Amino acid sequence: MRYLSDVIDGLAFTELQGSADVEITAIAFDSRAVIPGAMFVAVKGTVVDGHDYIDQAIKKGAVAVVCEDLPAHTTGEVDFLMVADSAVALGIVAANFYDNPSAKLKLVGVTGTNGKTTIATLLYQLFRDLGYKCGLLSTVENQINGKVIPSTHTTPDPVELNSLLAEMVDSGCDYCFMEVSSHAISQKRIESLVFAGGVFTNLTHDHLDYHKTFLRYLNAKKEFFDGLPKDAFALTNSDDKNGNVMLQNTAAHKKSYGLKTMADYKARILENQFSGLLLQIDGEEVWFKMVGTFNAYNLLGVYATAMLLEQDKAKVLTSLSKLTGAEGRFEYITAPNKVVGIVDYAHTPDAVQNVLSTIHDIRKGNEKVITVIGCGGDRDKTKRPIMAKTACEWSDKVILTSDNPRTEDPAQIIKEMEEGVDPAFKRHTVSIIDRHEAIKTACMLANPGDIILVAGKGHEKYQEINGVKNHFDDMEELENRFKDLV
Ligand SMILES: CC(=O)N[C@H]1[C@@H](OP(=O)(O)OP(=O)(O)OC[C@H]2O[C@@H](n3ccc(=O)[nH]c3=O)[C@H](O)[C@@H]2O)O[C@H](CO)[C@@H](O)[C@@H]1O[C@H](C)C(=O)N[C@@H](C)C(=O)N[C@H](CCC(=O)O)C(=O)O
Ligand SMILES: Nc1ncnc2c1ncn2[C@@H]1O[C@H](COP(=O)(O)OP(=O)(O)OP(=O)(O)O)[C@@H](O)[C@H]1O
Ligand SMILES: N[C@H](CCC[C@H](N)C(=O)O)C(=O)O
Ligand SMILES: [Mg+2]
Repeated sequence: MRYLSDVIDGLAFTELQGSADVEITAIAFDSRAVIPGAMFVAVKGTVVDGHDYIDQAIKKGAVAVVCEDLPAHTTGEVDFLMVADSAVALGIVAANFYDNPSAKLKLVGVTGTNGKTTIATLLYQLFRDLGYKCGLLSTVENQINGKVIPSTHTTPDPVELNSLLAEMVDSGCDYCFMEVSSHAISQKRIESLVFAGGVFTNLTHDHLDYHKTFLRYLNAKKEFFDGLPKDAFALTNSDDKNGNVMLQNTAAHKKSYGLKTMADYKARILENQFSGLLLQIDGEEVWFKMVGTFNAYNLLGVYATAMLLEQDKAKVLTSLSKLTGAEGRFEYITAPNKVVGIVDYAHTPDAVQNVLSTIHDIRKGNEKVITVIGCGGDRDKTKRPIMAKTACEWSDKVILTSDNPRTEDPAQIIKEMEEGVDPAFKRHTVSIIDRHEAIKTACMLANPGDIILVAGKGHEKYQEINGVKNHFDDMEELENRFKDLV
């Protein structure tokens, strides 16, 4: 049983109305999810203001309300707590409600524009292979010792987050590896979590619709490291332009990894092929199943994290060499006529460039590269022409299509992508709104040996159009078409 006094432990409130130390049955930040006995936290959002739903929350049985502005008329039957920042308060009360589970295991957060899912998933797979009980919170899915719990966000809201961490603790987990998105940092979803370490991957163009400027995006990521405790480690990618900036104000132990610059953990690429990477990593030569330079960074980041968590070097390298990472990241199949299809979650300009340059590096001869690509609706519009431009620069043919249009007109999204296409390359591009038709066309255009990259949706099993998620799976589409390519 949890009482109000337990739940508000450590919460700085400026005013308290009502004094009943009532039992709290749940924490809710959405009035629609309130159950009798819940504490409702009114958060000012990007669309509406949670304060407008206080009455509704009370009608549904909320016994306590946390808010930034007290309603004009408060009822004496409900406790009201006024705070400076409800989002911060939500993090604190959610952690208290679940008895601060993050402090009872070793929690490692991974942040950066690209590579979070890959690194968090590899760490989870590695540590399970080393014999530990582990949890994973990621874009693809959440997992507790092999039990899959579907994920709706890269980083869950504070209530779900602490509830999942508590379940991990109850299941005996020693570690949890989680992705920390910039939205989550800005919205204080990770407030009051106790991290054993933080890992930075890289920072490139994304989410400017939300953060407005690159500097604000950078500062959101940096805030995660600024908040790490001094007994934690802060591991950065020293080859990234902003790698050192990230750790500028952290109290944690600073460590770095890199392929090019001075770093605590170093690696060198000896071979980069379709079958995998041969790395000289911390003095050892090891073959890995992961493909591409960007995965050399991911593997090195994982290795360095494992060393900072005091694992055995030989065991770590042996286990890591067998792992294939997350679903929908550089996954490939070969058709009977030797056309190669690659599904990759590249949905930023940098990721598109990385995956295509990797394809160029590892193809055997002059095989043509056909890229099928779209951009998500209701997301950063400024990356659309750049992603199209990058795709054209690195491909022989490009098919512009829909990603998740969400509430936007897919034809308009494609039009914005077309702005980035060099006039000289126009005759090598075609725009097909229907993603199914786009993939089919790529398969028809491909000659034996050619490589088709289907970018942007990776593991996603749906296409979101006007609030409806219709089944769609890039790999399934390729598999169905490839059967006929004989
Ligand atoms: C832009 C954004 O991030 N929005 C997130 C935010 O919602 P919001 O601020 O828009 O909320 P709102 O609709 O304005 O509502 C404000 C408050 O009123 C409450 N409310 C609302 C209606 C009602 O009837 N009653 C009620 O109480 C809401 O529950 C909320 O607390 O807070 C919600 C609760 O945590 C999130 O679900 C929601 O994620 C939306 C769905 C989303 O799509 N987010 C994406 C962009 C996102 O977070 N992505 C990152 C990954 C990005 C990356 O790849 O790096 C992620 O971590 O997943
Ligand atoms: N270290 C890296 N550097 C640059 N690009 C990368 C890196 N790792 C992966 N990528 C590219 O970015 C894509 C997304 O990778 P991943 O899912 O690991 O990133 P993420 O940070 O979790 O993305 P999201 O923000 O959507 O959760 C991959 O499919 C690949 O194309
Ligand atoms: N976490 C990313 C995922 C983008 C995936 C892409 N398929 C899209 O829908 O834009 C985001 O929310 O921006
Ligand atoms: Mg991710």
